[in-house]
Parts: sequence; structure tokens; C-alpha cells
Amino acid sequence: MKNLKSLFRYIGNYKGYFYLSLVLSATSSILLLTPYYSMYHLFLSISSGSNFQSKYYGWIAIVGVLVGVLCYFLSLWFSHMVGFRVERNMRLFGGNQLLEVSLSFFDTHESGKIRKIIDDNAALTHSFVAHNIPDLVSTCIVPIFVVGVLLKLNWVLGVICLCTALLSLYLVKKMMGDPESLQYYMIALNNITSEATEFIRGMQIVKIFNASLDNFRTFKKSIDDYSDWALKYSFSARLSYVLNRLVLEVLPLILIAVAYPVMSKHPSISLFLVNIMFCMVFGSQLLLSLTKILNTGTNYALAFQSIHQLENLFDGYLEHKPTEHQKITSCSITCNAVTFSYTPEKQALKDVTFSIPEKSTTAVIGASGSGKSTIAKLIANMYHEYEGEIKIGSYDLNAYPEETLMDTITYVSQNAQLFHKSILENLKMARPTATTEEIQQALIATECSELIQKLPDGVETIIGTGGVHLSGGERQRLVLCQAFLKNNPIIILDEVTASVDPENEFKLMRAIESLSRDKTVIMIAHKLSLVEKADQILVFKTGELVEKGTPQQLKEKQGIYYNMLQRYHATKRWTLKGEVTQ
Ligand SMILES: Nc1ncnc2c1ncn2[C@@H]1O[C@H](COP(=O)(O)OP(=O)(O)OP(=O)(O)O)[C@@H](O)[C@H]1O
Repeated sequence: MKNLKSLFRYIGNYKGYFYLSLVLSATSSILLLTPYYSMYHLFLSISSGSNFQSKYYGWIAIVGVLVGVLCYFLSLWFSHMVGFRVERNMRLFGGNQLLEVSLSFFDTHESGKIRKIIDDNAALTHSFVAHNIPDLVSTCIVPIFVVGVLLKLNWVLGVICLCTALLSLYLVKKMMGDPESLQYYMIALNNITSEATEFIRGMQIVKIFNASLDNFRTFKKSIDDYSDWALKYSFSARLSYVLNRLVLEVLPLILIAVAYPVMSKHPSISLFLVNIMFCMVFGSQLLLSLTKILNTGTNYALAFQSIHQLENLFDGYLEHKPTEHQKITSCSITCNAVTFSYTPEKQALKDVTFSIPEKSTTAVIGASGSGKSTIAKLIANMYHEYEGEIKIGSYDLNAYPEETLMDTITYVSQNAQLFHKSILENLKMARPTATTEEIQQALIATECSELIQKLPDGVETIIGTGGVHLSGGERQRLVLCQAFLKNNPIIILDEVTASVDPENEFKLMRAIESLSRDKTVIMIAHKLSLVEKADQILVFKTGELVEKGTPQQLKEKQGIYYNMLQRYHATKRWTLKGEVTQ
């Protein structure tokens, strides 16, 4: 019942079609049994020596079969309509949830795995609804009908068939295994898919460095896990499957064995022979239906498991609803005693407190893994489960609606992502209403106009496969151009110059300068040349804020920043010595 309820959520307005499909399937399965009715009368007339009205019963059989087949096709037609609707609604649900989840969801879930869970599970449920539901109805109706008729003909044989059907259904249920094993089986299936994608991506590195395939231990583990769960699931079904087949195979033998002692006491042997023959032939329909249930049972379990898996995918990641609906009046940022952990074992930030005045630039520096990106992501509202308080203006982040924050903070990461579309379409994503003039201005401000001129179709050039391939620096500048168009008052730049050459770095710096004008800027940087002009520097070490102040104050303090600066200037004086041999 719970399963059907969850399926109904995705059927939406097509419930009428769903019921119609069930009714037509049930009608069809009963109509397709009409030849047996005619056959029974044929047996009767043979045993009694009376004249068989072949025309009458022949027509009943033909019309019954024809109308039955028609009903079956109509039932399939409606079930396919419902199936497509379910698939569409499941994909829509997945897509909408992706819009609702916090950004941390994308940090913790691989895109291949998300795609697989949404796409494949929707397709699997479609297939079950479209193909298996009409069959499931007929496989349930036929046994009830057959057992009813047999009980009426001879109660002993009827009871045997009824017991067989009940026993078979019980074994089918057992065969489907426990839902938990099935859930792990499906998780293992998803893992193997995403690990296989990683394996293909990593193959380039393996070839370049002639690296050992040992690096793909997680892929191997996912294969082992899948094989373990597939085996466990299959073995858990083994006994019930074998027993069920046995029950179904021996049913005719039991009928014959029971029929003999009953037959010897029967007053009309010929009538009883007819009944027995009919029971054997008609009973075969019972066997057929129970065998079908055996096959659709696994699909049933898989389809509902697919729905649960899709719904559970987003658990714990849905956006926190704002406690109030405040408007942002000032773009200063305050962090008060912020502590955060990605995993229970390790704190990524410990008791971090600082404030950033409106329209100032703050540089965040520190060793790799010190927590720089983490604090930036918390301010960008990507994670919510932190201790302490993060305020924009006078209110906590929680006091603002999601849209307000999205229209206030722009987070540019080190991995610039652009879509496989034209440059213009990519830029318009940041501001769909941007005029050609505004786009030109943004391109000039972010040092992209020279790049656009070089491209065959200018701003209409498609990026990526089949179009142009841009360098890391060129991509970063286009992303800054998007940020420029978006024109949010708070900009967070997370190591945007991390992997660019000096020429691109110079252009990027000029782009950042244009972008930062009159804005509150947080700039995470490894390169100290970028931070010297900042109004404030925050130095992080193993998750703690260990120094804060203006560049001048930190120099005078002669602490970590000062030492980093010394080392930085020393490396600039390094030269390569040696002789050049001919
Ligand atoms: N998604 C995550 N799940 C678990 N741990 C994470 C995650 N992201 C970061 N960490 C851990 O949190 C700590 C801080 O990481 P963070 O990315 O903030 O460092 P960082 O100073 O920005 O480093 P880098 O300069 O190399 O980017 C590190 O120990 C890192 O391993």
C-alpha cells in the first residue's frame, strides 16, 4: 500500500488512465479464458454423447479471444501513457529537487551518480508501470477465477489449486528478498557506474605516468561490492525460487494422484473424467499466471526500490527555509565563533571569528587544507550545519530567503564551469536581460574582448566538443565576465588564478580589479602578489584563523604572513646556474 502511494505521487493526473488500464487488463484476462468454457462443453457433450453446438461455442471462443486481445492492447496503451507520465514526473521531481538542494549536495555527490539515479530509476519505473502492471493484474485475476471455477467443479481439486496458489505467492514474496538487501544491491549498482566513469576519466593519467592500476582500488571495491550484493541477493532468493518451481511442476502430479481415489468413489465416472480433464487443462492457466508472477515479482521490488532511492537521494540536503524574510541593507560580513566539520572525525574550521567591512577587499591565505575554501563556502551559504554565526549586514544568513542571497553573493571557484553552448548563451545565464552593449562592456572590463575577436563566430562561438576549446585562464575570465554581468555586491573568488600562466594572470588581475570595484570582496589566493593590495588579510592554519590585519600590520607583526612574504620574495630571486654544453 505504501509502495502504491509513492507510485501514485508520480502518476499525477493520469490516475484515470491507470484504473482504466487495470480494468481492461482484468477484463481481458477473463475474456481470454472463454475458449476453456467452450472446451468444457465440448468435453461434456463427448462424455454424454449429446450433440455439441460447435457453432455457438466456437463463436463464444472467437469473440471472447478477439475482444480479450483488444482489451489487452487498450490496457497496454493506457499503461504506457501512465508509464511515460511517471517517468516524466520522476525526472521532473529529480530536476526540481536539484534546484532545491543546498550547494553542498554537489560537493558530496558525483554528477554521474546523480544522473544515473534520476535517469535510470525513472526509466526502470516507467518500464514496470508500462509493461508489468497490466500483466500483474491479469496474473492476479486469473488464479482467483481459475480457483473459483475449479472449486465449483470439484472442491477437493479446487482446494489443492488454492493451496498451491497461496503457497506459490508466499514463496514469490520470500523470493523478492528483504528490501534492505535490495537497497544495498541498488546502491552497489550505482557505485559501480560512477566508479567506472572515474576509471575512464583517470585512464589518461594512468597512461601519461604509466601509473599502477592500484590507484583504482575504489573501482575494484565497487565491483567486489556489487558482486557480493548480487550474489547475496540471488542466494537469498535461491531456496524460495527452487521450492516455487517445484510446487508449480508437481501440481499436475498432485492433481492426478488426488483425482484417482476421489474418482473411484464418484457416482458418474464419465462426468468426473470430464472434470478432471478440464481441471488439468484449465489448471495450466493457474500455473502460467503463477510463473508470470514469479518473473514480475523482482521487477516490482526493483521499481519501488527505484522510487525510494530517488526520494532518499536528496535527504538532508534540502534548503533550510529562512527563519525570517529580511532584506539585505549592508554587505558587511561577520563570522562569530564559526566551527564546522565535513565529517565527524575532523574539524575543518575551529572557532573562527572575523568581520569584513562593506566594499572592502579581504584576502584569505594559508597552507593547502587550512580551511580557506571552507569558510568561503559557508559564507556563500553552501553548507548550513555549522556552529556559530555568519551575518550579512545585521542579520544571520538564515534570516534571508535563498533568492536574496543568490542575488547578493557570487562565488567563483577555481574550477570554472561553462556549458556546451555559445559564449553569449553562457554569459546570458548570469543576466538573461543583458543588452548587447552591457555584454560588450562586461567583455572589455574582464579582458575578454581580445579573446572573442580571435574566435570564428565571436560571441556565438560554441564552447567545448565540436566548438572551440578554451584555456583555463580564458575560461576563468569568461566566468568573471558572468560575475560582472550578475553584478552582485559580494564577490568570493576562490583561487581563480590558481592554474593560469603569467600572461593570463595579468589579464585576470585586471578583470578582478574591474569586477571588485565598490564591492565586498573575499579573495582566496596562494599567490602573495595578489594579496598585497587587500584591505585586510586573514591567515588560516589547520582550520584556525591565526592572523588578521592589514598587510602593513601583519608585516610589522612578523608572524606567519611575514615569513610567507619573505619566502615569496626569496623565491623571486632564484636563478638557475650551470654550464650550457654544446
Ligand atoms: N567535501 C569535503 N568532504 C570532507 N572533507 C573536506 C571536504 N572539503 C574539504 N575537506 C577537508 O577540509 C579541510 C579544509 O579544506 P579546504 O578546502 O577548506 O582547504 P583549503 O585551505 O581551501 O585548501 P586548498 O588551498 O588546497 O584549496 C581539509 O582537511 C580538507 O581535506
